[in-house]
Amino acid sequence: MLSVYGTELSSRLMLGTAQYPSPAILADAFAKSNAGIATVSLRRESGQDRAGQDFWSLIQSLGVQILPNTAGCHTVKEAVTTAHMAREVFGTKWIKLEVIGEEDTLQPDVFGLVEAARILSEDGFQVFPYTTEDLVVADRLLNAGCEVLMPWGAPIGSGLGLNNTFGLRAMRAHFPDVPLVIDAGLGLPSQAAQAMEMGFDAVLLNTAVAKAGSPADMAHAFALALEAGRAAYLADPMEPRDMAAPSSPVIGKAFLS
Ligand SMILES: CC(=O)[C@@H](O)[C@H](O)COP(=O)(O)O
Repeated sequence: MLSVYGTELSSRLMLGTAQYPSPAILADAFAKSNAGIATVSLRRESGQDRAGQDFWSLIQSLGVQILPNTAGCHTVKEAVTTAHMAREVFGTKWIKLEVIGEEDTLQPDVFGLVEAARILSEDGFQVFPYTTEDLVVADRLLNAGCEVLMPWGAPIGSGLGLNNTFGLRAMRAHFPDVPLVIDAGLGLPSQAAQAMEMGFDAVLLNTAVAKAGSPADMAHAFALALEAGRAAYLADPMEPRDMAAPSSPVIGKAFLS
C-alpha cells in the first residue's frame, strides 16, 4: 500500500476534475477509474457562485481524498495564497503545488516551486510539488519539507507520455524511498503502465480521460494499465539487452536450475 504523509492511499491513480463534458460523466469516470484521489483547481472554480458550489459538492460526493492544486499560478505569492484558500475550503493540509514558469510548455518554475514549498511546509501544509525530473531540484524540494515528488511525464495536456525516460529512471534510482508520482502529459494507458513498470508509485492525469471520446471507458483502461504495470514491476522485469539470446532450450536442460 502506498503511503504519503502518513496516509495510506487506496489507489495509485490520482485523477483531475477539469474539462469533463458534464458532471455525470465526471462522476462516472471516477467510478470506473478506482482513483483514490481527485485533484481540484482552486483558481478555475471560484466557489463564490452557484456553479462553483455545485462543482465542489460534486467533488466531495465522489468519496475520494481531495488534493487541491494551485494550477494556473505563476508566482510564489499566488501559489501560497491559493494554497491557503484551498486549506480553508477543503479542510485539508494537502496541496498539489504548481508554480508555472513558462507558457508554451507549462514547465514548472522550479526556483519559485522550491521557495513556495518551503513557505507552505513551514506553515503546516503537506506539499505535493509538480516538478521536473531534475535531481538537484528534487533534493531541494525534499529539504524544503516535501515527502513526495511529482515529476512531469510531458507538458500538461500534451498526451506525449514519458518524454525523458532517462531522467525519470535516474530520479527513481536516486530516490528509492521517496514516493514519486508521474504528473501530467500522459495520453494513453500504455504510458501509465510504463511509468508503473519503471517503479513509479502512482500517476496523476486529467486530460487523457476528460478529453477521451468515452471518459469512463478510458478511466477504466487507465485503471487496468496501472494494475498491469505495477504487477510487472513487482514481478522483477528482465533487463533488456543489445544482443540476441536464444530462448530455445539446450538439449537435456529444460530448466535453468
Ligand atoms: C489537473 C492537474 O493537476 C493538471 O495540471 C495535471 O498536471 C494533469 O495533466 P494532464 O492533463 O496532462 O494529465
